[in-house]
Amino acid sequence: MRDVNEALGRIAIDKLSLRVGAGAQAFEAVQDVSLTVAPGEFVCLLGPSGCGKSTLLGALAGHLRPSKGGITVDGVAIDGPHAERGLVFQHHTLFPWRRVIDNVAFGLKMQGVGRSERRRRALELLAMVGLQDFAEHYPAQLSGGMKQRVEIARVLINHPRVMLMDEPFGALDAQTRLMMQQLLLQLWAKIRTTIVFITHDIDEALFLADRILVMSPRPGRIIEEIKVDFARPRDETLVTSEHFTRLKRRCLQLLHPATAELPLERLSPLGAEPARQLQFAI
Ligand SMILES: Nc1ncnc2c1ncn2[C@@H]1O[C@H](COP(=O)(O)OP(=O)(O)OP(=O)(O)O)[C@@H](O)[C@H]1O
Repeated sequence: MRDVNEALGRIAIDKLSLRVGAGAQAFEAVQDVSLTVAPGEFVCLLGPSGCGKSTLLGALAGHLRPSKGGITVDGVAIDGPHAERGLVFQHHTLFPWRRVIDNVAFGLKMQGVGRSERRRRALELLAMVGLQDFAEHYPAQLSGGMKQRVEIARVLINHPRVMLMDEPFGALDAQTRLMMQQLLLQLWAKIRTTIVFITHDIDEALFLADRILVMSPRPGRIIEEIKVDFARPRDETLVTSEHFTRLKRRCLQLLHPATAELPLERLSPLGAEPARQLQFAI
């Protein structure tokens, strides 16, 4: 496990623009974005559908080259995908024909690590995500939340400097989602890798992040940075605090001005129905 004092995983994005599409259909999906993320920081990207969040994450992953500007991690320009920047998506990408333990150990296999060592390390990671008893199962035998736990273990086994998460809990039911958020915070408290996490869900962003970067509609730019200074460790009672409601109202003002004037009780705790409806409205 990485020494917490090592301070790796600093992201610097400088005047970044990203074009997508081909030929006459090409357009700027992300425009003139500059930001830095400190080593070990947890940042959420929040923005309306189609504003370029996944495109920006794709550039951080190294799947997409900048049309202007650049991105560095620890001072080195990104020039393609690398295991040091691990990706977790909404839908799992596990190999259905491999057992859970072999899915988690796959990255190590590619690096030439021997079988017993990679099984030992995979089991260690599976224990961290609470799945040590499912090592010999196949992905199809797991629930959605369990598959996402395997995904996270599969990324963490590479000791990434940065973990890039694109709505990883978006397909889960509310209860499982809350459990996964809590698990992610526990893991992050141990490993302190830098996390860039995309979500549509304001409550989720406020619960998880040190800082929320709010994006404008297409072309995506950063329109505001919101510092989320709740003490850690956090638990679900946080969402009932006045400070939480204040920050939530600010996010709503930025993302969905029409809802920002609603009475405070409509901006209610995580999981409450009106709040959920507001989240879907973004
Ligand atoms: N390869 C591509 N070719 C053409 N258009 C693309 C491509 N990738 C993304 N786009 C377009 O770029 C814009 C930004 O897409 P992106 O997926 O980054 O948005 P997003 O903010 O992640 O959206 P959502 O929250 O709905 O997932 C959208 O209009 C999308 O249709």
